[in-house]
Amino acid sequence: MLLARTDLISSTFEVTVTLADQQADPNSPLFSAKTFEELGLHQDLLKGLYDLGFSKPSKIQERALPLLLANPPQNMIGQSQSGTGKTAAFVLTMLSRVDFSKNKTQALCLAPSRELARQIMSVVVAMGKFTPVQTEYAIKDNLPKGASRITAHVVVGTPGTMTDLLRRKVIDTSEVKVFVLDEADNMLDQDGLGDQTLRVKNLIPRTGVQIILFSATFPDHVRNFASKFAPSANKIELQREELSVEGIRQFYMDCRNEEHKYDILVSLYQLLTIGQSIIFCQHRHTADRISQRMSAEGHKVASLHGAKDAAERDAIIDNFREGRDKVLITTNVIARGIDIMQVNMVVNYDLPLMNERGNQHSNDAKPDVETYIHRIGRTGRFGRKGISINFVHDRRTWSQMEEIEKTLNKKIIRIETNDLEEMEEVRV
Ligand SMILES: Nc1ncnc2c1ncn2[C@@H]1O[C@H](COP(=O)(O)OP(=O)(O)OP(=O)(O)O)[C@@H](O)[C@H]1O
Repeated sequence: MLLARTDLISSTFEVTVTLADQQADPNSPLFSAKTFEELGLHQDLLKGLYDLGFSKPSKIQERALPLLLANPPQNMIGQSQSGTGKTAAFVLTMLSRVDFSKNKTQALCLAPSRELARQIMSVVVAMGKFTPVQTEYAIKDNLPKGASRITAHVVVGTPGTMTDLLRRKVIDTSEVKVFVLDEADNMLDQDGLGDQTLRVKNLIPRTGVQIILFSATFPDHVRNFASKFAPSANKIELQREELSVEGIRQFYMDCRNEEHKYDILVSLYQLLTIGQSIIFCQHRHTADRISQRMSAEGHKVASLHGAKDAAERDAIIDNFREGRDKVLITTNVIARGIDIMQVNMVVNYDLPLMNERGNQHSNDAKPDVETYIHRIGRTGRFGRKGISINFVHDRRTWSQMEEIEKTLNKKIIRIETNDLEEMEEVRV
């Protein structure tokens, strides 16, 4: 069955053709009846978009941009599947709202990880290429020591560092007009970054700031808080059954035990390196341990998690992004937002579970369906194809996977682990 993975190595031509087809299909999240010109964007931003090779908006861009750009500005809570172009929607809004003649910070954007903040910044810079936009990071260890004043138009960062810069008045918020939360459900979750994000909000003006929340998922327990955080927002929502992306085929492998998971991963190595792959573990130490073992056995893999220092994290993700590393073993730290087109396989070495800091070993640990959606969404970006494989190894992990399957109403198909010999013969 996995032989079909060679399908993924499509030529650029095929990708372009299927993308055009999908953008012409009203049922696709990539569909749009309009052009970017019709969405009311400034000429300089249109130039930036065409320079990036964007020819038509996706559904979320077509629906959200007119609402986001209308005056007076209105808040937005926007949901759309992974890899469907939410970033462009909020980046174009920030760039449209900035008055470039003022050297003052006018747009703030928060993301849950430094990797995602850096990626968003690269989109701001690329889409703003034909504007005089000035940008600055609010992420750890990225500011010149002793920096006392930031006046960049757009500041992108993570909530802890942003709070610090706002508290110390390094950023003057008096002209802030737009405040964006990417991965908003995660940013507002009380078990996650909720408190820190609220602190940032309390440090910016109470009125006159357009609040924009985007994510592929908005679980019930954050919806209410999101509506309070962004009052009277325009809402674009998805139904549960619309959440999973068509292009991602989901599989599972029945492993005998924890050790067998490792053996299976090693035997998949060749397959993992046909394109690029991300292997998700629940814990940092698992990511380190399996990457050390695999490296010792002569396989080239990289590992990334939040316990590494900032410079190392940047180097690891940049190496992966540029294709120098093909297999990245990681934790939930990059489950969200990371956009690397060549990633055509995701492995859930451990299934994502709720209660990160709590009882994930207990028998009633619940699967974290939102994180699952985000993890597998690292592949199948903007109409591309991808594969996800879950490792299950006992009754408990089996039933956790079943719950994910039920919640998403999407069949996860079994691959026999003893098909491996056949799979090893896969060649591009
Ligand atoms: N209109 C467009 N035409 C062509 N490519 C596009 C368009 N919009 C976005 N893309 C590309 O699609 C990819 C996915 O976009 P993006 O990262 O914004 O997805 P997302 O919806 O934010 O996903 P996630 O929920 O995983 O964060 C990016 O590589 C982006 O450059």
